[in-house]
Amino acid sequence: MINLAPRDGELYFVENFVPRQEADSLHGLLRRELAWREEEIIMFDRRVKVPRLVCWYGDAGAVYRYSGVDHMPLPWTETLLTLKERIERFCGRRFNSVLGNLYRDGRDSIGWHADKEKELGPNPFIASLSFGAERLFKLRHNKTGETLEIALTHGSLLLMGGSLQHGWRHAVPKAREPKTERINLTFRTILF
Ligand SMILES: O=C(O)CCC(=O)C(=O)O
Ligand SMILES: [Fe+2]
Repeated sequence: MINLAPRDGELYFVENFVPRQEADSLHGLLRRELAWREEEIIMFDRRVKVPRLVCWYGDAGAVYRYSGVDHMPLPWTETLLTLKERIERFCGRRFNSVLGNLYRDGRDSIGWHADKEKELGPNPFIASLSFGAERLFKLRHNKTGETLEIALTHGSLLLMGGSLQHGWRHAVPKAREPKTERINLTFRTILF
């Protein structure tokens, strides 16, 4: 596979990791089966809703702390476990948790950030699986300012590793044009 990051880290993209028809049914299944919820974070002393729905699943000890709150994982569903094992076989890495994001339409988004909380370890390896509407994934290098753009298509798998989270930030911005729903699953390893 070709590393798409020109410096500081590893970035691989696998289009059609899940074939079209299967991706269609998985999208529906994940939509119905996962415990999607609204989430509020505290920003500048105010409660604000994050602009997407989220859910957190994983091994019992995989507690994820962010925005000052401990997030307890829900137990794996069969669908999530099967997907986890399929990605593990593909990339030769293990995961113990998954963060789900549901972008209801083109106005939902995730702002610029790096996934480098300390419970992810020094160089986190993250596998990101997408279903539904195609959305743009942007990366920006912290020092050079260079940018990369990847269209995250239905059934695609994006792998981030090495020092990528230290060298770069990423975002899924609001779309200019109307978009239907999209589900993204980021499989992670929480150290505990
Ligand atoms: O939706 C995506 O493709 C990215 C999600 C993301 O960056 C995250 O959950 O940390
Ligand atoms: Fe992220």
